[in-house]
Amino acid sequence: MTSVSSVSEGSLPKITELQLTGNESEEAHRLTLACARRHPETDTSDFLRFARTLACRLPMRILSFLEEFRQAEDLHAAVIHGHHIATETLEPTPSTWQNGRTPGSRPYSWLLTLLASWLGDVIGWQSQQSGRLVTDVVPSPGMEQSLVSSCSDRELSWHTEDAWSESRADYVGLFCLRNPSHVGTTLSFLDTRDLPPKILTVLQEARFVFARDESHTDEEPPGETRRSPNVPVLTGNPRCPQLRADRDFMAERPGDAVARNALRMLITQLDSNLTDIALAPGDLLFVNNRIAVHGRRPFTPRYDGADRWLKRVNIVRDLWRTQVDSTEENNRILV
Ligand SMILES: O=C(O)CCC(=O)C(=O)O
Ligand SMILES: [Fe+2]
Repeated sequence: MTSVSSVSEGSLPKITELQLTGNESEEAHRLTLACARRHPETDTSDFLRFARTLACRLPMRILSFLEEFRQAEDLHAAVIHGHHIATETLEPTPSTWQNGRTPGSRPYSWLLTLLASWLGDVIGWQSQQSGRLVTDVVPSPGMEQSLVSSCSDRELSWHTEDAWSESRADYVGLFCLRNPSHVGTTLSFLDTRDLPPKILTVLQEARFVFARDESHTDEEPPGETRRSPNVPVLTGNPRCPQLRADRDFMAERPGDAVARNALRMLITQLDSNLTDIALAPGDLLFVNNRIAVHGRRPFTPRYDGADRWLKRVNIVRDLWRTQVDSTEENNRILV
């Protein structure tokens, strides 16, 4: 069973949770298997055109739970517990994402895509896991200390997914297949009452830069990293601002000491509100990427086939917004 815990003195994020009954879990699983029989892959436009329509056949309690989450302005995450996992047919955890598309894990990619499509449209990045829409999060040899999701010994610092890009996701979906040592996915948020108005004003100004993280692996000219222009960290209605933050990949614009101080105060707040959600097999977490940041606690990888394994999707609410970055061939794959 998932546990949610705050490890610090800070405030807790708002998380909504749904526990499936055995019947609901079975119904969802049956629909998933029917999709898998009819469509060769989750990423095909044939399937994605119908994903939302097919999702209508999911149990009503799941659909209305997701719809409430979608409409809320203040919910940082939603967790659905109790999806059926056929452990007897699930292969050993692969040691690289390249080997993540196994027959036994495939049904959960379908399930994740169906549920995600009730929140929006799934998108992928050409430069990330070869443009796959459903990606795999597994610890990989040689990546233990890296700054990306295949790390293990090192904490994956909190971040807005793809904070560097205007086309970043509105939600990130994480479906847990294995998590033997109950490693926490972390979640944090900003309560604007915790920062002085002057600092909030600075954070609303275009005085910050975000670099693209190293999970994007396409060729870049030597010495050059793709980065955002100068942008604000907080946007939208000051009453409930949207947050864009990445502990490892953000900075103030060069020479701006006032912005540096505001960023330092923001980081302190986000650190102190950091909360752990230890996903159990069959749990699905949707993070609201507009108002929450997420990451992961460190753990010791085993590389014995029993390691932690998640399926992941990025979801946008409006494909028109991301169209500016999409490839010519596929409006769901961004460059
Ligand atoms: O492994 C986790 O729990 C989170 C990983 C993560 O941040 C991601 O895959 O985007
Ligand atoms: Fe992430």
